[in-house]
Amino acid sequence: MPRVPVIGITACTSMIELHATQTISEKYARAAAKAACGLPIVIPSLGELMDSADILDVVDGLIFTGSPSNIEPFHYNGAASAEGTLHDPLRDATTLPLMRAAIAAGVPVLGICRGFQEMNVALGGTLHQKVHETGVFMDHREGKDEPLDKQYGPRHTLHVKPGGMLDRMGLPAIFDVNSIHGQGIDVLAPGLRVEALAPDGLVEAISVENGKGFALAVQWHPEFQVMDNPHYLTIFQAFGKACRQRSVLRQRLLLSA
Ligand SMILES: N[C@@H](CCC(=O)NCCCC(=O)O)C(=O)O
Repeated sequence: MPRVPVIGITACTSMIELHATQTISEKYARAAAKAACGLPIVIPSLGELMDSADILDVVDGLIFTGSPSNIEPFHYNGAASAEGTLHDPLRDATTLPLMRAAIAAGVPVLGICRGFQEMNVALGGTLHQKVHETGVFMDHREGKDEPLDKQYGPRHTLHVKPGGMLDRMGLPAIFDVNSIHGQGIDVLAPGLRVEALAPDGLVEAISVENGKGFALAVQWHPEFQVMDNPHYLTIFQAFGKACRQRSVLRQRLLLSA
């Protein structure tokens, strides 16, 4: 009997009162369970306390989540962040090596928003720290005072490149996506392919060229109300299929050992 694929979901660190806490937004777990048909488990950000290889031993896929925090710029030789920028060094110390290890091992990866930026930085790319101050791109940030449905509602069109993963999934050449980020890709990491662009030319989706497994990352949030959006659902279903294939392979390897 094929078992349900285990999908690791990366966590953010924060303080709740006096307690150091690991958090994921529930929508990622729900999308992993409902749209990708997997068993979501939280991957805490404990930095060097956990080895990436040990994590890869127990998961069939990984979702690198979004977060209000920004990757510390020293990871991409960027200038120091503006004062007051929210960072999460433990998350960086966990997700950047984990991203590299997962891609190298062919473990299915879906990066979302911060997770998209993590894929680029982990593989040697750089970020714009404030996309809206470049003078080139539109403001990709949400209206923080608006209701959640509005914040995560359609904001701009997405232009899918022919011949890539998104195209092969059967997604249309143009569709609407949400937008909840202040940072964005500046220099694309070697080995990544641009999958889609915003109308202003900002990179919105990337994949690993000649990757050993499913390795896709998107700057928008397909996990939000995923069951109500056929395009978002297509992405989670494709990721879920890749996780199931790895699960079957892992089960076979375990049985033959
Ligand atoms: N901080 C980065 C990444 C933005 C991001 O991931 N936003 C998600 C917010 C919370 C969520 O929905 O998970 C940036 O500003 O670019």
